[in-house]
Formats: sequence, C-alpha cells, structure tokens
Amino acid sequence: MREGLARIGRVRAVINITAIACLSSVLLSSLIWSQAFGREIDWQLISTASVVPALICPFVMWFVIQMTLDLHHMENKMRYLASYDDLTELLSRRAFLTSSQKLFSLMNRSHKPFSIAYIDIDDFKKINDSYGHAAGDEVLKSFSVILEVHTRSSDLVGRIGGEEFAIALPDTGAHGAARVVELIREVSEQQMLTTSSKATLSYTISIGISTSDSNKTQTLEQLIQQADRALYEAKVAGKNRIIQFETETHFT
Ligand SMILES: Nc1nc2c(ncn2[C@@H]2O[C@H](COP(=O)(O)OP(=O)(O)OP(=O)(O)O)[C@@H](O)[C@H]2O)c(=O)[nH]1
Repeated sequence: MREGLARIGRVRAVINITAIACLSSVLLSSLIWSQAFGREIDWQLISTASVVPALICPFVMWFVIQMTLDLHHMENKMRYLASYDDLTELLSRRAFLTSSQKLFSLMNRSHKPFSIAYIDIDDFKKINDSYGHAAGDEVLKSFSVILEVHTRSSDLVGRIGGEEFAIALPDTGAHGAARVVELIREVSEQQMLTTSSKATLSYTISIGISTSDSNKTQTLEQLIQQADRALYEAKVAGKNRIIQFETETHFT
C-alpha cells in the first residue's frame, strides 16, 4: 500500500478513492432501489447518495493516509536506530557484529584474511571533565569522520561502546590492517579540534588488532576477544599505540 501511495501521491490517492466511493455509492443505491423496491430509478435522488461519501471520504482518507505515512516514517526511524549509532551515524554494536559475521564467513570460505581493530579514545573521561560532555560528543563525531575517511567502503566501521570503535577489514592481513590503523592513529593525534565552544583540543587513541589465521579454525568471537585483549595491552603499555594480538608487536 505504501509503495502504491508513493507512486500515485497523496492528493491523487484521496481523489481516486473518493471517486470510487461516490461511484460505488451511486451503483449500490440504484441497485437497492431497483431490486429491493422494484421501482424505476430516480437518478436525482440516487445522485444525492454520492454526496455523503464525497463529503466524508476526503477527510477520512487523508487521515488514514497520514497515519500510514507516519507509521512508515516511524518504522524507518526505528530500523535506522537499531542499525546505526545516533551520534556518529556509524554502525551500532549489534549491526556491526551481525555484518562482521557475514563478512568473516565470506572471507573464511574464500580463504582470505580478515582483521578486526578495536579502538579506544585515550583518557576520554578527562576530555569530558575538562571541556564538557558536548565537546566530548564533538570529539566522537570528528573521530568517526576520520574512521570513515581512512577506511575502504568494503570495511565496516562501528561504534561499539561509549568511546570504543571497531573496524572490520575483510581481505586484509595483519600488515595491511596495521597500516590502516597507524594512519588513523597519526591523523587523530595530529588533529587540533576546535569545538563549537571555541575550545581547542587534541586526543590520542589506542588500538588492538587481531587477524584471522588460515591455519586455525577461529570464530569471530575469538577474533574480537583477541582484538579487545590487544587493546587492553595497548592501554597498559602506555596508550597512543597499536598492538597486534598475534605478534604483540608495538607499532609506535
Ligand atoms: N561525551 C560523551 N561521553 C561519553 C559517551 N559515552 C561514554 N562517554 C564517557 O566516556 C568516558 C569513558 O571513560 P573511561 O572508561 O574511564 O575511559 P578513558 O577516560 O578513555 O580512559 P582510558 O580508556 O583508560 O584511556 C566516561 O566518562 C563516559 O561518561 C558519549 O556518548 N558522549
């Protein structure tokens, strides 16, 4: 129905339905008049039967169509909110995991590498405390743009927690993943962000990477746990660095 509505337009839909209602009313009245009462049809009288639907139908139909469109709009919004993070417009945690699982299975089938990077903005609480929550939000949005700009369209980028992000890199081995996130780390570190409250601030990030090993049977959950573990190691080792799970190599 919604597709039909979109095709013909709201005004035309109301006119069409009103015309059909009037015509049906005239036909039904004339049928009843001739069949039930066996009288000759009084067209003048019958045509007045169309006045009622002609008056009521446009209002009722406009209301029904409006409700249908509102419902459609709400459904779209709910679907969007379930899949995307409202603040950054990146994939939500759930959507990221669902889509990553599909990509991971696809890469496994074709024996291609798959990497996961877990990223956390360093000392984010201090940013919030020093510059305010709104400035913190601006940092999150700005960092999301950096992530989107420096990843491929075939990669998945998600906000998986407050100041935690993840990238799924299909067909990307450990070396390729490290190069991507190192660029993201450098760009983030060099950026001087001026917030709408005119505060200028900078921040750093810590990253943990895990890459699927074609010689081992791994699940996405294991890969994620390893990336998370590597991120933890990066934090413990002093932040603003990348740690790769398998090799535990420091890149900075
Ligand atoms: N502005 C803003 N802050 C958020 C949001 N979500 C979570 N936070 C804040 O992020 C902060 C995270 O603090 P912690 O978990 O201590 O992490 P951290 O300060 O980055 O410390 P390290 O991870 O050790 O570098 C908390 O103060 C949360 O309130 C958000 O959507 N917007």
